[in-house]
Amino acid sequence: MTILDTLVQVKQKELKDYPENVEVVAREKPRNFLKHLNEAPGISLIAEVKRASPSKGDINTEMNPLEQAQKYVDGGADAISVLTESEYFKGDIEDMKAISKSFDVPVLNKDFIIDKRQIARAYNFGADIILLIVTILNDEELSTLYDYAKSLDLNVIVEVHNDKEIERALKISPEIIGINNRDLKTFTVDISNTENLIDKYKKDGIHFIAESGIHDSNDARRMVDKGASAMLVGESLMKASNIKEKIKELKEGVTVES
Ligand SMILES: O=C(O)c1ccccc1NCC(=O)[C@H](O)[C@H](O)COP(=O)(O)O
Repeated sequence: MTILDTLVQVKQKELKDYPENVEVVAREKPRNFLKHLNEAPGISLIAEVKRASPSKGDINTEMNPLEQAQKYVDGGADAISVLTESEYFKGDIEDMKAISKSFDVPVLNKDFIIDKRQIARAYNFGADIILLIVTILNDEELSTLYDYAKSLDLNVIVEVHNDKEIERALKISPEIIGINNRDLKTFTVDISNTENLIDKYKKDGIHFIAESGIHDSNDARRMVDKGASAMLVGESLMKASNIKEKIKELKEGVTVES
């Protein structure tokens, strides 16, 4: 059994406590990250609030999520990802709610979504973007969840790791594909995964987001050179002593001393 199987089991267990239907509440229209990607010059940065992870254990459990998000916004992050899974990432959906209320940038609910009710909940807590991980969904589930999220005007990052998954993702004509450089079953991280998959599948009308394992200007430059529209960065921002400088390094390729 892989960690991903375990994470899905945790979600299945949580869903037993959900009502049969999660009604969506009235709220402001979600902020449009796709529009930002269509218009922004250069590479965009999704900065992640990530206390811990299955692969790294505790990363930064002392941080205050609102203060962390403030530093991301001040540094020029284009969106904020909040890991809300609690058992292995020590996340909390209340963090996302508070961040969504406090800042203007789009907010990604990073979790393991297998059911429509989680999307309704994400929407109700202020998410603007959700993530669907292809490998934990069958084709019908992927398509149904994608359409439901889009019907709520949420942006959807369809996350893949390999050729098989990207070919399944392409069947639903996604506007945003996240390429995870981390194999979520083995934890191996290799940023050439983004380079290889963009080389093979680059196509007008699709934004590619490079996810995981991006630590410095050299990594970021490789993602820019391949035409990634954005990168999703967690650990290196959570550990950075100067977040503003780290964001500058990643977005502008300016190396800074740590
Ligand atoms: O990060 C993990 O260990 C992990 C394990 C199992 C499933 C998902 C996992 N991470 C989710 C992510 O995709 C990352 O948080 C995100 O891409 C940022 O990665 P990084 O910059 O390497 O922290």
